[in-house]
Amino acid sequence: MNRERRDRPRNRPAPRREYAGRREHAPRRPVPTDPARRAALDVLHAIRERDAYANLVLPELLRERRITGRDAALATELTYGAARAQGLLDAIIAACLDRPLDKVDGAVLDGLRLGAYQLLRTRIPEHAAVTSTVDLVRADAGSHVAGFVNAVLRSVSAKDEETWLAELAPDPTEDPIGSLALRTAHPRWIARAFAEALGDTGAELAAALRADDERPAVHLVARPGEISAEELAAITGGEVAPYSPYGVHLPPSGGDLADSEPIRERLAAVQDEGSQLCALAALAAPAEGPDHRWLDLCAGPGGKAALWGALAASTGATVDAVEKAPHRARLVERAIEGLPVTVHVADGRESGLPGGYDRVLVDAPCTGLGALRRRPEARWRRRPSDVAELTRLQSELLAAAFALLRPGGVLAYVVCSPHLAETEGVVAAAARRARAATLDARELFPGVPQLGDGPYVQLWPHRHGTDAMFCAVLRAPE
Ligand SMILES: C[S@@+](CC[C@H](N)C(=O)[O-])C[C@H]1O[C@@H](n2cnc3c(N)ncnc32)[C@H](O)[C@@H]1O
Repeated sequence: MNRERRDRPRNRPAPRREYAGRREHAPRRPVPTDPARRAALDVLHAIRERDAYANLVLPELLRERRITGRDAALATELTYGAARAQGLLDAIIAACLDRPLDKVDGAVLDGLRLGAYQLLRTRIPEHAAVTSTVDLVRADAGSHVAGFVNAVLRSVSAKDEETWLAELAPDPTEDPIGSLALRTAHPRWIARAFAEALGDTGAELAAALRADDERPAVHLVARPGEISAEELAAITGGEVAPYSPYGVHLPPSGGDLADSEPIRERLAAVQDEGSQLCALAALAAPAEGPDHRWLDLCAGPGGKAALWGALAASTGATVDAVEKAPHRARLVERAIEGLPVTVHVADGRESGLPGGYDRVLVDAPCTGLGALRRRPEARWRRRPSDVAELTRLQSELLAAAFALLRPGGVLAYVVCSPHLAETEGVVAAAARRARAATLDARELFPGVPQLGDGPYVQLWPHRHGTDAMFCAVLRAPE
């Protein structure tokens, strides 16, 4: 079979020229005047080419190109939507090709994803979605790909998402996890990790995966001693959070918060309500003895260190905050300015700090599977093999934390993940090794419903509206 024939989408006339050719041979056209889609496609390129984070690159690019208002909203919807749904879009695009997806040039594939997203998950008319995408890809990869992109997108648009899913998703009675994974655009291994943590492969798993696809509300924390949650809600037009006494929820379209006055004035910061609750739970467990030396062993970028610092200021306690990455330690420095917190750039496994802490927080590096809704591309970037590497690091940090804790001191282990290996698996083994007692963490989350059987707490977006944070609280032996 010649190359042109192999590349051709099924059920469509052959594109005029072979599509996978490289840019060097492609006559470039001026960039079309479609700033929203241009921005979305450039961010998709950055995600694929240099592992960029959409939530960092997009706002910067919008600022640089002065894209505002409806164009900014469209760029955001298309970028986050296409990045989040990548696996589902790829499955549908692949069904329209007669060769493997990985043979498609990366820049062309980004365009196909952007076009397919518009066709399947927005109300943008078919003609506009296809033509605008073809124009953009032509500008990036050359006019010889235009026919190919046009033909694939016309094939995609022949069916709506539901019809595609009926064709492509596994039978839910035979493979409930695989079926839900495709339907909610999650990699299968992540859907399985959620199922194992929930103990469910039916309605609750579906609810958890769907909640993971929604754009989350922005949560603020009102800095204790500076402003109340009620005052912050009144200033920002948000709502007082249901569980954290310091939390405020803003609607998802909250705009660029860095410029908002309470944040500029350091009265408040962006922090998921689940993170606030875990930081507070770590302080709520009775210390049984002195309670003035606190240690945050994985502090960057400083959200919990700042909350601890503000509370320490009112009790006379002090906080040591350890962070391995120098640039993240600088963020901690900024977050804790004026608070009784000392930042140490060090590896938490060998910090060199003198022991005897009354409380230690291990907010460990993790897969972040609990915050996928805030990082659109993350679910497709993480690999199952990341888990083994991270659980090793988490165990070593926990061992170091126990060594730094005084007898009877309190250790809180927190991760932003529901994956059982990095939650219960790691913490149960560490508690056994240290002969630590496991406290019922549910008692430290007052007023929060649906906390399961304990002793650990696993929060969920679909139950609590927070990230899927995990919290275990342990007491070192006397
Ligand atoms: C989940 S984040 C902590 C979030 C932070 N507690 C907050 O609330 O803002 C984990 C942090 O641990 C840092 N880290 C990774 N390995 C570390 C190590 N060996 N020692 C200390 N910090 C480490 C990472 O750079 C990252 O900033």
